[in-house]
Amino acid sequence: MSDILKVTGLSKVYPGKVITRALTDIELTIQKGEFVGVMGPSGSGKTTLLNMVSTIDTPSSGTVLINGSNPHVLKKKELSLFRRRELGFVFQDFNLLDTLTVAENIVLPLTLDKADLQTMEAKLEQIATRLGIQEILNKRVYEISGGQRQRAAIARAIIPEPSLLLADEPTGALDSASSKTVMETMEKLNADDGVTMMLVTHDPLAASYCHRVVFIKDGKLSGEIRRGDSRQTFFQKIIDMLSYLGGNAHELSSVRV
Ligand SMILES: Nc1ncnc2c1ncn2[C@@H]1O[C@H](COP(=O)(O)OP(=O)(O)OP(=O)(O)O)[C@@H](O)[C@H]1O
Repeated sequence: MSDILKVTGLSKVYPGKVITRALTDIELTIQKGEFVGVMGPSGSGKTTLLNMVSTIDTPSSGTVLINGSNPHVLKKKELSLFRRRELGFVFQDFNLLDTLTVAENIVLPLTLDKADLQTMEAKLEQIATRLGIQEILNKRVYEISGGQRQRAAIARAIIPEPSLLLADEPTGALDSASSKTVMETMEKLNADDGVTMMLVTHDPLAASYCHRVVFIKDGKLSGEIRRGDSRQTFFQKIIDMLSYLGGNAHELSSVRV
């Protein structure tokens, strides 16, 4: 199997009056077709890791390889092209454009690549069917629910067929029913279409849809657990691991089965 993400000896130090060592010597490999969760207490370094992988920020030392290439050595223009080709992003607050329709939002990345209309329409239809959002394609973003917005955002993220889909708290703004639909959608995309995914979350329910979850504490990897046959058992193991690692009680307050 090929490595889609290979993080080696990754460290990040934020300079300043007080120097913060946010990540120390992280090793993480995600293979093609894997669905990997990243969890850890508040301030443990999850966002920092995501920012290094998504190329928003640069490592202090160590390397990040995405599909065999190191994006951190690219110039600005090459980097934005690399990001568009290799990475898909899903955020907590959807980042859709309110004044556009769902369909217009989804095809936006293809218009940037100047795809022809026929290709765009074919891809749009295919993806909307996969995500169960055909009925709402002509609605404006403000007319649809949070769960539908997140599925539209996922559609927009995967329409250019990126090597790696990065999801940052995708269920953070959703109620439990919508969270479940969104996670089932991600699980299906991974299982049926082989979309490789990295999910950063506080939500044990969301994480229980992953193949494995890695845990960060104080900027260091501090364990990994794998899902077996039962998502329910995995969910419980995730909760046990989080309480073992510590953190604030409020972080577990959203626990739901
Ligand atoms: N731009 C920055 N400058 C200085 N320190 C930072 C910066 N960003 C993050 N940090 C520090 O680095 C550490 C890791 O922060 P990070 O945001 O990666 O944690 P996190 O696990 O994502 O937390 P949360 O779950 O609360 O989002 C923290 O101590 C934080 O205060």
